[in-house]
Amino acid sequence: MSDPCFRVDLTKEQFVFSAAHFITFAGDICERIHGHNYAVRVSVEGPLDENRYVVDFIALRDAVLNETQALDHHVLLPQDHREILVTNDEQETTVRFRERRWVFPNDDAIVLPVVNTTAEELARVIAERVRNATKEKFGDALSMIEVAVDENYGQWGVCRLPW
Ligand SMILES: Nc1nc2c(c(=O)[nH]1)N=C([C@H](O)[C@H](O)COP(=O)(O)OP(=O)(O)OP(=O)(O)O)CN2
Repeated sequence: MSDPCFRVDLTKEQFVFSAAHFITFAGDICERIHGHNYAVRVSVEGPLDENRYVVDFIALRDAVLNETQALDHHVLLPQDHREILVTNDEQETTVRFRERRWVFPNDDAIVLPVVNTTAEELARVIAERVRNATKEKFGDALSMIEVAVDENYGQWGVCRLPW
């Protein structure tokens, strides 16, 4: 008989962030800048520890909140897009897509290590950051972390990473 498999899932009311973004799709269509009230959920899988936890809900909750609060009320920009080009000087972040140009105060913009700021890519960034922030505390026994990001009431992008 195989061992039981355990997971914790967190879907908290506080796991939300409001942010602006735009993506490209179908090759060369670039959206207008717009906002979403993103929602996040997280799952972690692994064996039970001495408390009979996979991980402590509270520790995982706080790690996710750190990431969602950091993104809240910002413009999210891609670092690795071939045509959305992001540069900055001491004060401003300038974004160019062909003939279009947007300029933001540096404090309002967050440049993320993504090709396109899709829900899937945001889920990956949050999953990587939560995993990095909790790895020492949670140890090596876990098997995976999964983060899901909802862009618009039921449109979830999901990323599962090995622990
Ligand atoms: N798999 C994915 N598909 C799409 C994503 C994504 O991240 N992953 N993103 C988009 C766009 O960002 C689009 O802006 C989604 O926003 P939404 O408001 O849902 O799109 P609509 O303009 O159709 O929404 P309304 O309900 O009409 O306001 C597209 N696809």
